[in-house]
Amino acid sequence: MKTIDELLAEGVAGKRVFVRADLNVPLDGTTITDDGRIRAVRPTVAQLAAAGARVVVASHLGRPKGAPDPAFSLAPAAARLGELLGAEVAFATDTVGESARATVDALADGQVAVIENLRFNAGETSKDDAERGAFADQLAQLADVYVGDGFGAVHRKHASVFDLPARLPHAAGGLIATEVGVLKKLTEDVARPYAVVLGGAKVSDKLGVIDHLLEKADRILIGGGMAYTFLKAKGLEVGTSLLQEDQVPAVRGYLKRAEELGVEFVLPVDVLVAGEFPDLKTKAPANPTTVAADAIPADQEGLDIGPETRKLYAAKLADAATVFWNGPMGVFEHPDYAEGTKAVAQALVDSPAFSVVGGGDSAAAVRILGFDENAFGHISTGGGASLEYLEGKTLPGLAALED
Ligand SMILES: Nc1ncnc2c1ncn2[C@@H]1O[C@H](COP(=O)(O)OP(=O)(O)OP(=O)(O)O)[C@@H](O)[C@H]1O
Ligand SMILES: O=C(O)[C@H](O)COP(=O)(O)O
Repeated sequence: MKTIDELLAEGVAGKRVFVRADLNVPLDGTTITDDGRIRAVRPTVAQLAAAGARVVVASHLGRPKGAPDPAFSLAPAAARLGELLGAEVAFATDTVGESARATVDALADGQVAVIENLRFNAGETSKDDAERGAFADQLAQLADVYVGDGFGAVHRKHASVFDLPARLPHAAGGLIATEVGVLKKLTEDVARPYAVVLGGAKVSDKLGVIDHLLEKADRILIGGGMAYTFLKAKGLEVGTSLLQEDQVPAVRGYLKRAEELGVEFVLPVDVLVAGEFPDLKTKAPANPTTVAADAIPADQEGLDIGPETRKLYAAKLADAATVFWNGPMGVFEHPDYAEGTKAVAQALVDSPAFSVVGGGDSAAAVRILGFDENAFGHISTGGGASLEYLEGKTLPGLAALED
């Protein structure tokens, strides 16, 4: 993989450099609630601009359906990048259309533009190679060189991540280099006991990784939306909680193999439930009740781990030597459901373990809940990406940078 330093040494002045970033930040309307991912890619953009490149920054945000949707505009992220760079950042209101072409054409050496959400074009995420390729061809017209630095999206075989680097001279940005450096250590010689904590909402994306982690980890703690598929697999009822019904048999298999391998699976013993999902905008009191994990009422949804589980998880993390954590323990965006996530973060701060927190939302949760980033070994910008890296999978966005 060519490094950014090697690219800079070759010279980028006057060249249009396409930086595939991951600016998929949490938003409350148009307000960014955590800018960690923008701060993480800022040095790459700044380095390229300082070297006289005409920098074209691109990213996805959320999961729009292949067409423009103002709720997923990258405009707030572009504005924040400008603030962080202390420079004006132009914004193109489309991705490969007239606005993008005009905005990129108008860039002077050392200037930066952000183009609109890549996922406003169906070609970005298409499973059809030709459709993705056609979109990558259009993106390639905006640039002379490609820098991959969107670590959070390297597990996606998407046009801007996988197909575009094949069409342009390419290099890896500093963020990708740092992320891969830290995660590589977790795949080599890990200090034991090695505990993995999994939660969050992208359950179907992340269940598969457990298969691989069973071979590596000594202890796996499950929380967040992920927990209910496990509780169901244990024969418990989970009410209206997030459930990946089709994965229940696979999860039963994980539990069985864990037993055979002597890997400890730790599941919630109590949860906070409510009749409805909380209002994250008004943050109106949700008045949840605490119930035992085997007594979730049929009309209630589990939205955080309960107080006994918090204590149990803290104890299970206290003597770990390495911890990898992905996915919040509950709907931490609402104060009534933040205690589980806080308890795990606090346990990591208190423990001498080398801790890696992976995931856009997990990293955001740690910062939003007021923890000092430096109290953790590493805060990764990738959730699914870091999990798939640990799984040993070939990640399309890294493979594409290699040749
Ligand atoms: N019990 C639950 N029910 C529903 N949603 C939940 C539950 N627990 C946590 N969540 C939600 O999970 C979301 C984060 O999940 P996600 O899997 O995206 O995390 P991440 O890995 O940190 O991020 P990413 O994969 O996007 O980098 C949060 O918005 C949180 O509200
Ligand atoms: O938040 C993430 O994990 C990355 O930005 C990738 O987003 P995705 O899961 O929607 O592809």
